[in-house]
Amino acid sequence: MSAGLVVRGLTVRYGGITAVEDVDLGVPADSITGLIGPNGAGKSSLFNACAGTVRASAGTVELFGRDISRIGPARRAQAGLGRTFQRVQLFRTLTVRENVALGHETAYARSRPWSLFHALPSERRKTAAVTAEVLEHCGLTGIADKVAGGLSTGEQRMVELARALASPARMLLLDEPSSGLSSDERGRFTSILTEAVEAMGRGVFVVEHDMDLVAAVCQRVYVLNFGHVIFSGSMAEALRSDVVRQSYLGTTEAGASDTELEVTGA
Ligand SMILES: Nc1ncnc2c1ncn2[C@@H]1O[C@H](COP(=O)(O)OP(=O)(O)OP(=O)(O)O)[C@@H](O)[C@H]1O
Repeated sequence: MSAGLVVRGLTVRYGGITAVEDVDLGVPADSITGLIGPNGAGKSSLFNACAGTVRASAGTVELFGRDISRIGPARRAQAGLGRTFQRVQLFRTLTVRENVALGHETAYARSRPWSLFHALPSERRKTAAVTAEVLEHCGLTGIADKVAGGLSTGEQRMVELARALASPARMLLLDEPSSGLSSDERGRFTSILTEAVEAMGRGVFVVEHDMDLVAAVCQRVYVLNFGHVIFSGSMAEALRSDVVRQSYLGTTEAGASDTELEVTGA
């Protein structure tokens, strides 16, 4: 396992509220890692502190061995950190292909911002090739020329994933990527996420409330509660952990149904 994202002693405070306290964790560069926990546990605050959109009160964030703690969100993105948001944020009047291509064009825009308007022929060819590859991996080739604003939520979520995969970011933070999807769409999203990440070689850190999805895609999970990491290990171990069950359910009894932590077929 090579280290992708490494967080040490991370603390996030909003005035008198401590949202994240002294968190240590590591996300491998080539697999999918989950971040789960009850509402208000500090997951978004941790993500935002990694991305640089929230200032950490203490601690460090390293990306592929480089300390990125003191640089802003744009430079963290340039260093290879991508992210998606809880709410889908696509360019609604652009087509699926154009949205995904924009993800790749950021690679050139870093050093030549005007390349978005006057790309070199070699850049245009590369963008078209990467876009076509990602559209194929994400099962979007058939709707590539549709306008994003007219798509279903499930299709829009997939386009957002495709745009992130087309970007040069080697580490992706996905914030509740399956939110708003039907159960059929979640199943499809799960297999596409796993296959695309495997084929394209990215590190992924995902916040997700759907435990079936987490169990299916994540090699490892971190469980956050009241700003602290209370567990790290496989999802199967998390399901058996008394401390995890207690934080979600207020009970150590295994086998309770209708809970957020229940995994179908587990
Ligand atoms: N901008 C803010 N100002 C003040 N308090 C905040 C702010 N953002 C989050 N908090 C508080 O920090 C704590 C952690 O919130 P955070 O949103 O990080 O948790 P979360 O695990 O992402 O929750 P959810 O699953 O509901 O999205 C909560 O007590 C929340 O009320």
